[in-house]
Formats: sequence, C-alpha cells, structure tokens
Amino acid sequence: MKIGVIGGGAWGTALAQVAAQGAAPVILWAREPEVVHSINHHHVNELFLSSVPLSPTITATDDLDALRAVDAVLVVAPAQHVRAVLSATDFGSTPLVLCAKGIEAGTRMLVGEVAREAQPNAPIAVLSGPTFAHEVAAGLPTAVTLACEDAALGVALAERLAAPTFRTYASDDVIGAEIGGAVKNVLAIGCGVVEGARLGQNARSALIARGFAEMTRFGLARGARAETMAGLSGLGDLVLTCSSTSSRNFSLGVGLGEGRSARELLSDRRTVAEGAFTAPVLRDAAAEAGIDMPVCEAVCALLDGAPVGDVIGALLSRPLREERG
Ligand SMILES: NC(=O)C1=CN([C@@H]2O[C@H](COP(=O)(O)OP(=O)(O)OC[C@H]3O[C@@H](n4cnc5c(N)ncnc54)[C@H](O)[C@@H]3O)[C@@H](O)[C@H]2O)C=CC1
Ligand SMILES: O=C(CO)COP(=O)(O)O
Repeated sequence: MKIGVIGGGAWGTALAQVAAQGAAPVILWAREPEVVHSINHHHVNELFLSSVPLSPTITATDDLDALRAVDAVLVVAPAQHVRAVLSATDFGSTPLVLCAKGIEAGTRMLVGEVAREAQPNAPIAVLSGPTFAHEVAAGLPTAVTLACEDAALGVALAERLAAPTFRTYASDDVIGAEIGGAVKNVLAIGCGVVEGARLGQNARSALIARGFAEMTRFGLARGARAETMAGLSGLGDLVLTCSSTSSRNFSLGVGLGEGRSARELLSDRRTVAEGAFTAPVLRDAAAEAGIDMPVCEAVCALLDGAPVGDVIGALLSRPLREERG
C-alpha cells in the first residue's frame, strides 16, 4: 500500500517517517516550497520538525495531483484548511486517513464530515491518539486509534501504518476518535492556564477529570462510544496534552495564564494551536445541543481576554452537584 501525506507540518512529517519504515516510498505534499526543498535535498524538515533526519524514501511535492496515484492518503493539514486542500483535486475512491484534530469554524463540522463532503467517493478513516510528533519521528513508543467504519479497510490501514514502535488499535468508532482529539485541545488550553497562573496540581487534575466528563457528554450526544472516549484518542490524548509544554495548546494556555493576550500569543506563529479555533465552535455546538460544558466555556472566555481570576472564580462558584456524568 503506497502512502501519500497531505501536510508538511510536524505531524505530517512524522507520519511520513512512520509510513516510510522498511524503506517504503512515501510522497508528501507540502504547502511551503522551502519544506519541499528541505525534504528532497537534505532529508529533513527544517521548518517544522528539524530534530529528526528523514528517510530518503520520502519524496516531497508541491503538486497535490501527484498524490492521486497512491493507495491511501493521510490528511494532515490543520482542521480549518482540510476543506480547501481536499477540494483542490479528486481522490476518487482512494481511502483518506484523517489526522487533524479540530472542528471546522462556520459549518461546525468534524473533519470527517468535511472530508465526506469534499471527497464523496473516498472511504474515510481517522488516526488519533497521544502522539507528540517529535517523539513519533524519533521512534519512541506510541499507540494510536485507527478508526474506520469499513472493518476490513481499517485493519488493512492499521497493519500498513503499524511499526515496531508505533502500535495501531483498530476501531469502528470514527466519530468518537474525532471528538476526543478535537475536544482535548480545548481542555489543554485550560490546563495550560492553570499552570501559567500557578493554580496548582490539584486544580489541573480536577480540570482534566471534569473536562473528560465534558468530552464524554459531548461525544455520547454525537453517537460516540464511552469506551472510545476513555481510550487512546480520548482520555489518552487528553492526559498527554494537558501535561506538557510540548503541546502547543497547553503552551498557549500557559501564556494566557501568565496574563498575555490570545491575540499576542497567536500572532505570527507558523505552528497551529487547534484548540483556539475549536473552542468557540465547540461552545456554540454544545450550547445548541443543550450540553453543559463549563470548562470549554471558560477557555473561550480566557481566549476572549477575560481575567483568569474572574473565570476561575466563576467556575468554582457554580452550584454544587453530584459528580455523576
Ligand atoms: N504536531 C503534533 O504533535 C500533532 C499534530 N496533530 C494535528 O495535526 C494537524 C497538523 O498539525 P501539525 O502537523 O502539527 O502542523 P504544524 O503546526 O507543525 O505546521 C502548520 C501546518 O499548517 C499548514 N498550513 C498553514 N496554513 C495553511 C493553509 N492555508 N492551507 C493548508 N495548510 C496550511 C502548514 O503548511 C503546516 O503543515 C493539526 O490538526 C494537529 O492538531 C495531531 C497529532 C500530533
Ligand atoms: O495532538 C497532539 C498530541 O497528541 C499535539 O498537541 P498540540 O497540538 O497541543 O501540540
């Protein structure tokens, strides 16, 4: 199975490296000419993942049509750009493995829904889990969920993308895998705020647990399974991203917690913090569906510039309730 990758950011590059194990040829589309040049001439992605030498069997291109000849395409553009890249060419019935974590602004669609609209004939799978790109590219042990409604295709993709240090767990819960990845980015911003404002480890754990309850409520309302929310692509990724400044979302939250503005923190950055885009979309989708998501609402308020003390005070002064659900 020849693999193509859309997106030459850190995660697209790391996944290309995984797919190139055993000297398999991989073709990667990158938007930036300097990324294409750097991969083809120096076997490294200087701009987004300079820490790891890449397999010489990875070829970069600026021509999306070059990916029409592969057997499966990993879609690793940021969530807000997936529609544009998938609308630029016709992938026919080539399976698309969606690796971005977010919800599209405006439409409130998950990436899978966007992909089905842009490429109606392509079977869809989702790859998600606790996966810092630099660790995966360095060959450190990692496990992911590979969700696909077509069980046979899911197993084939899971086997093709598995590597000695990259374990893939097949699932048929596409929506659950997507929701975990999208929601955890928002919660990671909140945990970063706790860190930046020095609110302590107890507060961070409370936020992870209550945030997980929100993620699960939202997921179940959209048809996800509880076991998926508690698995690699849900709780697993939530714990990772809420614990480390290797996370761009957590780091954004640290800056907010230190009193800097989202505008300042997000200006001029080349790398993506998906949670900043997903947070208001998630808040609105939850409100429309009558799903209580106070932590996500708090993150939105912080991104909008509300003082940390006020937002935390409002969260803590909510009426006491049972923990259940
Ligand atoms: N970096 C990581 O450790 C992981 C990232 N992801 C997800 O992968 C997705 C991509 O993130 P990264 O590879 O980390 O990106 P990155 O932050 O390393 O690089 C930014 C990416 O955005 C692309 N981009 C910027 N403007 C664009 C536009 N107008 N159209 C198309 N692409 C554009 C750039 O070409 C580049 O590929 C995100 O949804 C992220 O949540 C998932 C798992 C791990
Ligand atoms: O999704 C990720 C790890 O699983 C990467 O998290 P950040 O986008 O916050 O860096």
